Amino acid sequence: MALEDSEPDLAHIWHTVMLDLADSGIPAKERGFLQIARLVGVLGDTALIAVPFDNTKTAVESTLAEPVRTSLSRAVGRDLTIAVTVDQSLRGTESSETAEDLAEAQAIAADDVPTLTLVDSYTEQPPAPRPFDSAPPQGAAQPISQRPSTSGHGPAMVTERDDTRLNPKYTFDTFVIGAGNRFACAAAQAVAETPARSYNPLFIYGDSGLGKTHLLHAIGHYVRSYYPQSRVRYVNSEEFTNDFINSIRDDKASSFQKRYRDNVDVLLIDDVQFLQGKESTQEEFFHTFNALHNSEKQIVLTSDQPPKQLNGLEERMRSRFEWGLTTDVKPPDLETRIAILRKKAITDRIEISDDVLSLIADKVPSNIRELEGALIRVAAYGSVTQSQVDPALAAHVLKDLVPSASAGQVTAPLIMRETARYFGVTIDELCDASRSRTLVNARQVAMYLCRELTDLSLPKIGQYFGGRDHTTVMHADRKIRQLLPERHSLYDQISELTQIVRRAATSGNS
Ligand SMILES: Nc1ncnc2c1ncn2[C@@H]1O[C@H](COP(=O)(O)OP(=O)(O)OP(=O)(O)O)[C@@H](O)[C@H]1O
Repeated sequence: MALEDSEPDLAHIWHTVMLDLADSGIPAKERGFLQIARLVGVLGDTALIAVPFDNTKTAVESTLAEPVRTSLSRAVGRDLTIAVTVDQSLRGTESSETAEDLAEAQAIAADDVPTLTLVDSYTEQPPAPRPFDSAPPQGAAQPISQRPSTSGHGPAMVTERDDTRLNPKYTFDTFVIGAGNRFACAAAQAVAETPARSYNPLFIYGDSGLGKTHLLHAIGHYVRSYYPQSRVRYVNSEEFTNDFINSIRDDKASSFQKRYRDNVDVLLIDDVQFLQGKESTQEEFFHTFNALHNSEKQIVLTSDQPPKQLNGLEERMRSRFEWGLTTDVKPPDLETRIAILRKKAITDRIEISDDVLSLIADKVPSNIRELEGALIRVAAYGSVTQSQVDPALAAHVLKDLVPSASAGQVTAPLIMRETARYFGVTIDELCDASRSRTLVNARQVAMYLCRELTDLSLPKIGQYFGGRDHTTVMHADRKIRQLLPERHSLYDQISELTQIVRRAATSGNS
């Protein structure tokens, strides 16, 4: 399925539905429910409708389902199924009187349905038993947004079993929803609530740094919290490839298959674009995919491009990726960027004024990883110089970090070369196993800069540094981020090196 979500069109379609239903004999109160709903998008044969309250959802899914579906199908010009999600941000839009009525109604509404379910008027058959039927969600009576945090401060399951290597910070609670990711987030929540029942596979694509990995981890945390028996595996496709190659080398094909087929209920696989051109890994992945899908295990994939454009993948793979739901994440608008920065500042206890947040959001237009990096740099500057950062100072700090339109491409080899030169070590030493203090520092700084100034994935950066594991790169990145606000000398090194690297890239000296 493809996403078609041009916003004005959606509003227009919904308006047409309202007009259509005005004479349909639906009682005014129930039509009122629809007035406060919004059409979020139409994906293939599914229309996603957002409503502010659970009782509205129940109404749209029951008595209103058929008239809405029929009218929407007419407006869009093809037969649709509808899916309904609760979006609390819509609550502010109705009159307080209506909101009160609805809130009261909500309080008494029997509410044990998942937040987002498919309403398919053609499906009369009861669903077949699935791996998740034996472990009903413990908190399924509440919508995701009202359930206990799954951030690691919430249910113990999240931190107890860390074999999935999920980042505790990447949860639905910490994910800021905006126009560019609303649909993807709703789909991710639907999958998390009812794995293997809503969309299988779910395929999320978009440019680097727009939250795809965050959503994958959020699904993982959520499933682990609410289906404690389930086995969740998160893997980057480069790790999958390495694992596969190692399993052949070590003659351990059966343990590989156990890990990815038999012992998995939810497979979260990041950056599938890296499977392109790798024929035998693709073959193995194809069988993994089929085995999981056939046994009704949930698969979620991310990529930098939609399935159709993954030319280095076999056609049978690409078409399977489209079996479920395909949705994209788009760059956030200015308001969403500010909201993301504000949330991050609160989470990390960074004191920073709103006008500085606005300036950062203005200077970093798309990549959210860069946006966070910019916030960290500015906050670190304020901390090491013990000064109150104002917008002018923030603009100065960001001068070299944020590339100008004419800036050249920064690559990992360029960063490694300049970092090695700066610290008086060799590139070979950056890649080998030696652990002298200077080398460890230089290596971690170089890895941090690769993460900050390029779009390279963690495994790819690890490969540049002598085939190190992606967790080593993650550790280096976190460590430098953590030390930046504390160590003046480190802050200066990073700032100087950023300038050097940017200049070398711009002068074509890479
Ligand atoms: N909507 C959001 N709300 C809060 N934080 C976000 C949001 N989107 C992205 N981020 C943060 O931005 C950073 C980059 O996101 P993430 O790694 O998920 O991007 P990605 O799309 O997977 O990128 P890549 O394709 O390079 O792997 C992460 O720290 C993530 O937490």
